[in-house]
Amino acid sequence: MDRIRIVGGERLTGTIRISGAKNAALPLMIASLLTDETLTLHGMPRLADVALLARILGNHGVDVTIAGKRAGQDSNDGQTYKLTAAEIVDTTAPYEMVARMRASFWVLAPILARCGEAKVSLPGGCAIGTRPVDLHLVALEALGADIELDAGYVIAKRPRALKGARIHLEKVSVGATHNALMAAVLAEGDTEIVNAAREPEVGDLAACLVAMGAKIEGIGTSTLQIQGVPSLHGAAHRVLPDRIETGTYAMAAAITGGDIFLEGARAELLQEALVALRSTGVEVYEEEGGLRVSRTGSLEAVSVETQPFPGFPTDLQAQLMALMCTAKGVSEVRETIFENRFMHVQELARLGARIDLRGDTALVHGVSGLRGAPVMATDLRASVSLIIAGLAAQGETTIGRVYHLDRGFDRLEEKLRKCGAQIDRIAG
Ligand SMILES: CC(=O)N[C@H]1[C@@H](OP(=O)(O)OP(=O)(O)OC[C@H]2O[C@@H](n3ccc(=O)[nH]c3=O)[C@H](O)[C@@H]2O)O[C@H](CO)[C@@H](O)[C@@H]1O
Ligand SMILES: C=C(OP(=O)(O)O)C(=O)O
Repeated sequence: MDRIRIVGGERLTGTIRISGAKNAALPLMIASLLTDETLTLHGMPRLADVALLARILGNHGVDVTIAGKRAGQDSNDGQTYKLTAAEIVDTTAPYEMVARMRASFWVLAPILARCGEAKVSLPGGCAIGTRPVDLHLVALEALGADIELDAGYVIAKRPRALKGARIHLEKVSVGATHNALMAAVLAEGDTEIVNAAREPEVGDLAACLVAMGAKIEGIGTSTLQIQGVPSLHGAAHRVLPDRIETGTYAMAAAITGGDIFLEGARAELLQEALVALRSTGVEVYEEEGGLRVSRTGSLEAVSVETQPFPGFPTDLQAQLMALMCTAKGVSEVRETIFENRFMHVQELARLGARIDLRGDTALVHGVSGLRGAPVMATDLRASVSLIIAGLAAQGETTIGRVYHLDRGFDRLEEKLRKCGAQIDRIAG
């Protein structure tokens, strides 16, 4: 299993080009199931999750062609995917595939809408909490689907057509909003999704669906109004820049007292994350074509609570915690989305961090410095928090189980190395 080795203490300077967002790319690829014409996606990130989803979609009959340089080749641009679901040949998404990536559960709605039935394994993904799917199923039932659970599979059937309805999502759920939206665009009549997730990746999916001929109002708000259409057509769409990758490299710049231009990053995608970063003393400026992040003064403690967008994102919680390890004072980090998203705490402690866990809250007592050590990645964002800490730690840090990292970070070592980090991958 590959490991990443970092020799910390280098100040990062330079430019990092932000890739397309994983959490937008995956639902966009799945949207290709909604039409028999070609969906072209530009600016796709080179990620293990994207490659795995391409295989899963291939099993359903989607023809996938990829243009652009592959991982490891020197290119700043993302890849272009052409996805054509001329015919859906298999309406089952098997356990072996779906268990490896939670997002693949979202094939449920488009396959159901288009083929009349779908059998999809209950999902897997990062071990950060129980991650139920009840809201997804309630939404599809509201549109007239008949749902059964059998041997770990969701079996959904629809009558002749799904029927538009009012769907009230009890809790803000990105995944349930994706599934509800993809079912509603092909339902007969009007649907209203109330308490929809406002995450930019939901907006990106909705914008792509509109380009494919869907009728959706209220994009970017918590009420989505959809007028169903009989069919969708092909379209071309560029994937949104990754706000989590943006926040992650912003924190890498900050912890090393560096100065990095994040090319392609957009401030409006960060919201509370930007507020939190600035209150730690980090300077963030909007410049032509991106954001500049630098730190010259001391790092100050900050308290955050994870919330749905525009709140502080759960996907940046681990990274902020790493940053706060060397801040002045005590930071309070409360996780409200997932009940088990603190696996990075014990690994950060190996690097010398002082963190007390009290239920859903971590109290991070800033220390004067971290020291390198061998650590283990436990999930996607936890693993990158160890990279951030390792960049600031004196001496060598090695991070095991980096396959978690490869799920969601496009050429991370290459990007950091270009800014002066001493980081490499040890194969084995
Ligand atoms: C709102 C939110 O921050 N969502 C995050 C969530 O999306 P993801 O789509 O994985 O999860 P949801 O947004 O659906 O979950 C949000 C909350 O709702 C609960 N829930 C969800 C579905 C359901 O049917 N029943 C239910 O109770 C979940 O347990 C969780 O507490 O994880 C992703 C990966 O880390 C992040 O990118 C998303 O930003
Ligand atoms: C945990 C994540 O992904 P997934 O929902 O696929 O597990 C993530 O994007 O941080």
